[in-house]
This record gives sequence, structure tokens and C-alpha cells, in this order.
Amino acid sequence: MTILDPPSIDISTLTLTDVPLKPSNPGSYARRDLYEERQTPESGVGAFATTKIPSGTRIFCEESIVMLPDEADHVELYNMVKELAGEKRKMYWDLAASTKAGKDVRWIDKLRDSCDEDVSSTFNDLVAAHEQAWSIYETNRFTCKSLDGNTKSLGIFPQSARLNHSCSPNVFHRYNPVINRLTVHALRDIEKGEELFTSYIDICHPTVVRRHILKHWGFRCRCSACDSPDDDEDYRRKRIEDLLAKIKKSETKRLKNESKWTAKEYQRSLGTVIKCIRLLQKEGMEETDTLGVVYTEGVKLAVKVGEEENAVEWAEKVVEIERKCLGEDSKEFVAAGELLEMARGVGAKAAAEGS
Ligand SMILES: C[S@@+](CC[C@H](N)C(=O)[O-])C[C@H]1O[C@@H](n2cnc3c(N)ncnc32)[C@H](O)[C@@H]1O
Repeated sequence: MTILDPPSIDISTLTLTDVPLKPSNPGSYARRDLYEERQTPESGVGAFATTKIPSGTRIFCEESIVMLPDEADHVELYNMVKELAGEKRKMYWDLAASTKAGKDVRWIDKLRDSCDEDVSSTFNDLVAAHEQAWSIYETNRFTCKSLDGNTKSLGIFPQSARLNHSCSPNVFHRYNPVINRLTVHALRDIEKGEELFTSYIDICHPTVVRRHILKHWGFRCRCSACDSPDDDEDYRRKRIEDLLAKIKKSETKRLKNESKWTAKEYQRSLGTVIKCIRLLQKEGMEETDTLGVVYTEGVKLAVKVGEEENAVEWAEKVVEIERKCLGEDSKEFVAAGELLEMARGVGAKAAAEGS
């Protein structure tokens, strides 16, 4: 097939509302049959596998106990935490608090204004309680994007909040707006006794940037990627970060100008995608969702340059990656299925035209 033939489904116009999402309510759970929480020597409480956990297993599927818009302040948070009852209240106040008080203290004036009785003797205690609640919130909150991706909230999921960080994680977390739960999946087989680590940050940054961002949580990461004496590994992560930015930029350009793109432009973008895939594989990031994102762009480009076999193979990988990282009830998995269908359709059409 030539570049001028459009694919049978134009993915550039596919929106989330087109994706047939399964309505489901899977309940809220943490698989305590698979892991236990215990104190670590240097990282507070952590979660440890008590049995072998196969790759792709959903270990947590948790509802938030606190969820606030991105721009909420100390007073709004405290008012929400105050309403928590019983076990949820205890869970919240038991969580780690690692962040320091911020410089913006406008919320203190707001708090004073909202106190309608004379609280002058207890006001300092009230401020300290607000600061503690805020530090817990900042240390443990997860980003929660709405189904259309346009609204960002921050939620507390108290069992998943016990997961410590690694820049070479063995589990993957994401808020799933279809089921309104945070899910955590095993990225690979995890052996009994291993600690479960998720990543709090974008692991494609080089070490110096990761260290800087992780200061927010008040620790220095000692994972294999951060302590690696291999400078090449750091170089590869920096290169991956650059390639991902390049892929994003060219995708934006392509979507704006699809009809005018030349074969050369498609080929050049595909070359960048292939380089990025190789580096992600070399860095051992083969199972992460990032690779799924890169393969997805690869599929869209491959169908345009007539590489239908690659397109189908990569789309199959996207389906497997999304199943493993996010599960079949995620919008990403459903979209991956659509992508595979499109790639197969284009392949079949090309084969029919060639025969
Ligand atoms: C979301 S909590 C994780 C659970 C926490 N360990 C606890 O005791 O509840 C984040 C905090 O855990 C600690 N932490 C997480 N990952 C760590 C790591 N790799 N090394 C040292 N401390 C870590 C830091 O204090 C961080 O602020």
C-alpha cells in the first residue's frame, strides 16, 4: 500500500468517546494474599511479596478516601480529611509525611477568616494539624486524570500509598477513570520476599534530574538505576527522554498536517520510533506503558509507509502491554484492541490489492 492510501480507520480522529468502554464495578481490594506491609530499615513501611506474583497480576484495585482538584489548598483538604470516619480516618493520619511546609501561607489567612469563634488559644495547633494533613497529602497523593484526560485530580489511596519508589520499578500504577479505582499491576514475575516498587516519577529522566525531583519526597534513591556505575545507562535514559520528546512533537505536527505529510517525513518519524524502541528494550523498560505509547505511534506510521506486518506485530505488543500494565477494563486496552483491528484491516486490504 502507498502512503496516499488512508488506513481503513483513521486513528487520528479516534476519541475516547468512540471507544466502547465496559461499564463495570470491580470492587476495591488490595491482594493481601500476595503481599504484606512491613517496616524497612531506611524507607519506612514497604510492601513485600509473600508469594511469587506472576507478571500482569492486578495487586491493588483501590478507591480513594480523599480526592481533590489539582488546585485545592490546605483548608479544603483539611475540611475533607475532617469528615473521614473510623478506619479511613486512622489510615489517613497513619500515612507517611515527608514533605516540608511550603512558602505560600495565604491559606493561613483563609483559615483565620473561616474561624467564626475565638480560637486564638488553639489556632497554632490548628495550623500544625493542617500542615500535617497537607504533608501526608503531598507525600502520598496519586494523579487521577478524567476519562477525556482534560481534568486532573489528586487522590489518596491508602494501601497503594505504602509502595516505595524505584527508578526500575516492578509494579505499575495508574488511576483508571472507567472503574474509578487506582490499579497496580506486576510488570514482571516478582519473587517471594521482593519488595514491590512503583515509580513516582518519569523514569526516562537521567539520574541527576530524577534525584532532583525525588527531593520532594525527602529521600535519595538507591535503586539499581541510580547506583549504577555504568554511565552508558544514564546516557541511554537521556537519549530515550529526547527521543520521546521528538516523537511527541512529530505526532503533534503529523496530526495537524496529516494530508500534507510526505513519505520522507513518515519514514523519518518511523526511524525515531524504531531507535526509541531499541533503547527502551536495552534499558530493560520493555514491559512499561512507555513502550506501549511508542509502539502505538509506530503502528500509525508503519501503516502509512506500507509496513503492514510491523504494524500488526507492534499493535499486538501494545495490546499485551496495556493488558499487563492496566488491565482489560482500561480505556488504553480497549484503544489498543481498536489499533490492532485497524492494522489488521490495512494489512488485509494491502494483501488483497497485491494479489
Ligand atoms: C508514598 S510513601 C511510601 C510508603 C512509606 N515508606 C511509608 O512508610 O508509608 C513515600 C515515602 O516513602 C519513603 N520512600 C519511598 N521510596 C523510598 C526509597 N526508594 N528510599 C527511601 N525512602 C523511600 C519516603 O519517605 C517517601 O516520602
